[in-house]
Amino acid sequence: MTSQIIPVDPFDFIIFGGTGDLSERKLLPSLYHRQRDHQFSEPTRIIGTSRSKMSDDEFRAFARKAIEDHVAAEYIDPAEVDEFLGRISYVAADAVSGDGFEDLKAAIGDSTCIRAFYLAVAPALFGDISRNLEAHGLITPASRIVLEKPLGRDLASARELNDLIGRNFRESQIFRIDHYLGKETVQNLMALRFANALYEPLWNSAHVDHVQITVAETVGLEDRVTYYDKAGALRDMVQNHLLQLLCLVAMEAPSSMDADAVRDEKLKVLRALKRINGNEAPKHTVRGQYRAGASAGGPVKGYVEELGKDSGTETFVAIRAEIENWRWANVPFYLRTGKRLATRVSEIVIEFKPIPHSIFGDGAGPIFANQLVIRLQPDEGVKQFIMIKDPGPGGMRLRQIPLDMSFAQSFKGRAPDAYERLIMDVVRGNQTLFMRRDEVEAAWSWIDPIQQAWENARQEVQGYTAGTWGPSASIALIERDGRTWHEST
Ligand SMILES: NC(=O)C1=CN([C@@H]2O[C@H](COP(=O)(O)OP(=O)(O)OC[C@H]3O[C@@H](n4cnc5c(N)ncnc54)[C@H](OP(=O)(O)O)[C@@H]3O)[C@@H](O)[C@H]2O)C=CC1
Ligand SMILES: O=C1O[C@H](COP(=O)(O)O)[C@@H](O)[C@H](O)[C@H]1O
Repeated sequence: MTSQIIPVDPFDFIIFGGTGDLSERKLLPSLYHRQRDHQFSEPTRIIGTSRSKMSDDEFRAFARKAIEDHVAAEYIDPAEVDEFLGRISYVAADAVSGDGFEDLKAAIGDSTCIRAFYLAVAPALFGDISRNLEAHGLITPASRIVLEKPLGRDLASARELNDLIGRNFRESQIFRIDHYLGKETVQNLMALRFANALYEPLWNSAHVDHVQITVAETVGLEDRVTYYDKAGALRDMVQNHLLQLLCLVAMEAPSSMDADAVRDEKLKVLRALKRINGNEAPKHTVRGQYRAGASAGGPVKGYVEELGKDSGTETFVAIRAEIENWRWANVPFYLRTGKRLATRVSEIVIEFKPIPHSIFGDGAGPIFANQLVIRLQPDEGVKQFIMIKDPGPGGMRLRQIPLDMSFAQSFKGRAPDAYERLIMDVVRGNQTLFMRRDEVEAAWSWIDPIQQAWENARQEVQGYTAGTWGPSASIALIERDGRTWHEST
């Protein structure tokens, strides 16, 4: 699926948390793919750092294993792997005490090339790292800092985090990752809306009945027990990924793809989201938690059993959201996300209004409203559901069919991981697919009242069996409005 590869300027990529899970599963494999596609210019270097004492060769062995474990065999080219490993070195440094930062400085030397500090560590360390980078004179005008989620657990903590980083880095140097924005189909949403004249005239409350955004996972807790149980699905998925998707669907056309032009429009959407307060939360939101069931073909434990202790944390959320502006007045946006659901699928469904009058008699069968389904994963693509005449001599019978554009079928080749695109954008200094401070804070301003309403009213999590579509209350949430969730297949 890769298009023409344009090399980026030489850069130093410093991974804090270089020995961690994110580095192993995503960052090192993504950087390898960019090497393999010859996107690097010389001299590009990758420096891993964490507290563990390790030699360069030991970290190279870690990186080699990361590639072997997380890159498909057909893309492992021994010569490219060796060249990639040749770029890698390691420095032990403690983010809190600052020990080792002088060694890091020595390793980077007086290079003036682009310098990207990637913080793949717990957010509690962001402030310390930023402070130590400044104290040891490591921040140059060509430096950028990349922040991984979670960016706070509420508005107050997000502000605190942003203030800490803002002491040492300008906003134009800060790259807040939301990896959903790096997904191909998410960017395609912008292409679909703004590179086609077809949809935009219909993209409003006069023609759209409602919007559904589903991010369903089949995985459970995985290894992120401590983080997840403190976060829950609302903070983990809705505050960032689902709201970013909602913004891309709902925003006005930006004047250009310039980072601030796009982010200004997303911000307006976030600020126009109708607050869901304590009284409304039980009607407009659903919290769920999976119980034992079956997923991905086998029996699985419930959340509490997986966790090993009692917990009221939600692993499923459904929300009926509204955007209070002219374009979207009275058009509900139904959001849902959860772990251990029936299938892994992320998709956006735009359901258009039904036809105003049918010229066909009862014998023609039901006429379904047109739906545009944008599938983010798996099987990325776009389907436009329309009504046609059922072929054959059986008279005027109508039937719904999809006009189907599967990206895998249309574009051969490997689909790059979101991190590949995002890392290259960091190097290019392009912030279009990264969240600005005010966006993150506006998202928390909408999430906080929901979280508080849940806590104050003790809105219990409703159990759902693993391998299903969540609690029955989620179905009721949309059916109360006379609508149904799109059946993902
Ligand atoms: N893993 C994932 O898929 C995702 C992770 N994230 C986020 O990325 C961040 C990292 O996650 P993950 O890789 O899973 O975490 P891990 O626990 O696997 O890795 C943490 C890393 O931080 C290092 N570290 C810990 N304390 C210090 C310190 N005081 N100074 C320097 N380095 C330190 C650790 O090495 P050492 O102990 O040797 O110092 C290790 O390399 C988290 O904020 C997480 O929420 C976001 C999205 C997905
Ligand atoms: O950010 C996160 O995303 C993943 C889901 O990402 P995907 O690219 O696999 O759809 C989710 O599992 C995790 O809990 C969350 O922190």
